Amino acid sequence: MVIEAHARYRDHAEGSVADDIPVLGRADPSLFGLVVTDAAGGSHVVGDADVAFPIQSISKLFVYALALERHGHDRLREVVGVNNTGLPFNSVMVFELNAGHPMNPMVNAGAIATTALLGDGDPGRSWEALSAGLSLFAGRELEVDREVYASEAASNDRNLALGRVLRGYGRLEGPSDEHVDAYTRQCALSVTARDIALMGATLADGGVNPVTGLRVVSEEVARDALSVAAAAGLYERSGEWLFEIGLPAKSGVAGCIVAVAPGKGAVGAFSPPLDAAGNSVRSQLAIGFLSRAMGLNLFASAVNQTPRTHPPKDAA
Ligand SMILES: NC(=O)CC[C@H](N)C(=O)O
Repeated sequence: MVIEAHARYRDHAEGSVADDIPVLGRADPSLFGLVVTDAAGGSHVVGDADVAFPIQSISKLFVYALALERHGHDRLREVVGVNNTGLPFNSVMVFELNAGHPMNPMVNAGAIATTALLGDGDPGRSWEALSAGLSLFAGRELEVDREVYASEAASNDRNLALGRVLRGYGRLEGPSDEHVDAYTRQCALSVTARDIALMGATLADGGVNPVTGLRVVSEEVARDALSVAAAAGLYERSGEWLFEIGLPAKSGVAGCIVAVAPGKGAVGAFSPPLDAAGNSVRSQLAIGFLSRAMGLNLFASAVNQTPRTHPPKDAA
């Protein structure tokens, strides 16, 4: 089934590679890796599953889980929120439309606040906690892609502005530029589709990495992090995603999407060409196919895991 999902969309040519971070613009648009890892740690792997790319926004989901674990949901809800913004991931408007609230941890504004909270306002501590924590999710020590970090750090005005606005609204303690720097490093952690599938499978497994056997976050935290991913993981397209695919997921601008089927497992899909919202086109199609073929839609009963009578043009 995973082989079929890959074969179906391998030649799909829609979308374009990210260009807002200069080094990402050089990615090979033909790359396509697909990994399904179950909640017991077994994997099915097809295509470019071991090609390294920066984790980018997918980190937001896992850093949020770590922050929930540390501070509890009340604090995170108050500072960061759980509602969709309906706006692009890097929107600055989010604050003005919501009385200074970043709304959720899956967009840049809320993610920067979440990273800062994780280290109690000390960016060095945030970095230590998040690099160690994300490595536990992945079951191996993750490292920063220095070229990606340098490229993003040199073109980071928007995120630096978001950090300043957060601080202006009292939602960030400590030095905002350094918090943004920790967030930028977080986005430059280098991963593969295989890593991402295992990170997702750890949330599917209630917070225990099914390969290492180590608990990374509590079961309650895994559940809460997935709820917010369902609401906002694909930015302003989250509603359409949930409607078609029915799984919590998080995308990153390097072209990866992780989708999690609680209790069952996760898909890590990677292919650089993106739609207008910054979500990998092939990854969305392949996960949609797998969700239908494997009966993963959370809202469907066993008998109605079938496509709509009028499926979207790419649905199986
Ligand atoms: N959507 C993304 O993956 C964006 C992440 C990117 N590092 C940014 O902050 O803009």
